[in-house]
Amino acid sequence: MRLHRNLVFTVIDSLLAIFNEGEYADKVVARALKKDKRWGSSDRKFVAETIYEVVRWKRLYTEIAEVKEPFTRDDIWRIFAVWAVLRGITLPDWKYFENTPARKIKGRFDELSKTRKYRESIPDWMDELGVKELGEELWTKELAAQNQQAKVVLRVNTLKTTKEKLRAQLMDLEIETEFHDGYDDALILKERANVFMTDLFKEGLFEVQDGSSQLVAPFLDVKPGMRVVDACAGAGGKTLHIASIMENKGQIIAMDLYESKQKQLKLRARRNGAFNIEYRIIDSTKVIKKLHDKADRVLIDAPCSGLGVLKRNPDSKWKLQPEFIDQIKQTQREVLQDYSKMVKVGGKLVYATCSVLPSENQEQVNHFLTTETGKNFQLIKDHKVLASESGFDGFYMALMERIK
Ligand SMILES: C[S@@+](CC[C@H](N)C(=O)[O-])C[C@H]1O[C@@H](n2cnc3c(N)ncnc32)[C@H](O)[C@@H]1O
Repeated sequence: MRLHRNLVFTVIDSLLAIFNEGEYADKVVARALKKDKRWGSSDRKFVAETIYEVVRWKRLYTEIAEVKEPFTRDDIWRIFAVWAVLRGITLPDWKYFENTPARKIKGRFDELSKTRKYRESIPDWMDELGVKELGEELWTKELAAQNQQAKVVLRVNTLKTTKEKLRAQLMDLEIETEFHDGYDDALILKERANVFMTDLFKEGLFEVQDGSSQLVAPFLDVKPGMRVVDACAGAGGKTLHIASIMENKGQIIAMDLYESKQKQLKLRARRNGAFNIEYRIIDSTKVIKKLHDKADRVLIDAPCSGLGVLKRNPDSKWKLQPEFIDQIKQTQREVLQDYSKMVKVGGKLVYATCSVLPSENQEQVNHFLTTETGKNFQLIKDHKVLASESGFDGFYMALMERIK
């Protein structure tokens, strides 16, 4: 691989913004990709993937490069040189790469790779938390799996097409996909491609949604004609899946705290041809109280640490703080208490997170079931998805029924 100056400069600027200015990697990458209209798909791929790679391996690379935060521009060049040497890329004779100690870099890589927190590149506190919650062996496997690049998974919008038809149409565009047992609406790309640019996407024939996330709507056991509340709908990944399972029959009430997310959901719903969604912003307790005992199904796709989706969001390794996890657990308790009251007797509730930590998952559910509100429910089943076992994101989902 030959390094091109303007692509590498874009990567360096982007890394400075992410590491020093605290900007989010996805936003920075989106901005970087708009920089030069002449870039072809392999240029764009280089920019996006290199930024994500360096963000993913930040701790390992900075230890090897012997640089410390806040980074200077020269430090970022040294980190980049580590990435290039470890990828086996021949460094061009640019001044930034003068005196790059390639052999020393490889030696330090071998040495540091003996220690998990460097090899897997995570902060000490996160490594300790993972071991405490999952045990040494499982955490080691899980972390390695969550450091792999995520697959691109499509969810076929069955309101508009079928899996077979869409697969054939994608094939015409030379995008090869495969089915996966147990994931009824999923098509998995054999090679990464920018599917958002296709007309098929613009026509609403599919959404991009990880395999584990696609398990949640079927787990909720929704049927056409039901009244379903998606209490933490966000931009609506799962709302849209629920809508397609319900064949646009019945009522979905999509809620969130934030209007900006709901706006995205509205756009997506229009594209998907999902017409049975009503929208509510949770700006007072009244919004919830009005629906007490009224829903056949309630989904609480709770805010969480995201320690199941590091593949997709490697910069959360650096942005997440232990205090945030404590706070979010409190929120999880509250939303379980408050939103479960919308389920009617005989109705069902799913509590889900994209975390692998038992303290955000089964322990929250077990605690809920001991409370006054929770005593009205019984656990039907739960499903703990580890990235190391499924190949998709780490997830948790529990199905409960309101019995009184
Ligand atoms: C895991 S995300 C939801 C993802 C979304 N369901 C999807 O499938 O695309 C959690 C959502 O909960 C929302 N949230 C946070 N605190 C909340 C609360 N107290 N009540 C309702 N929603 C909340 C966040 O804004 C966020 O959109």
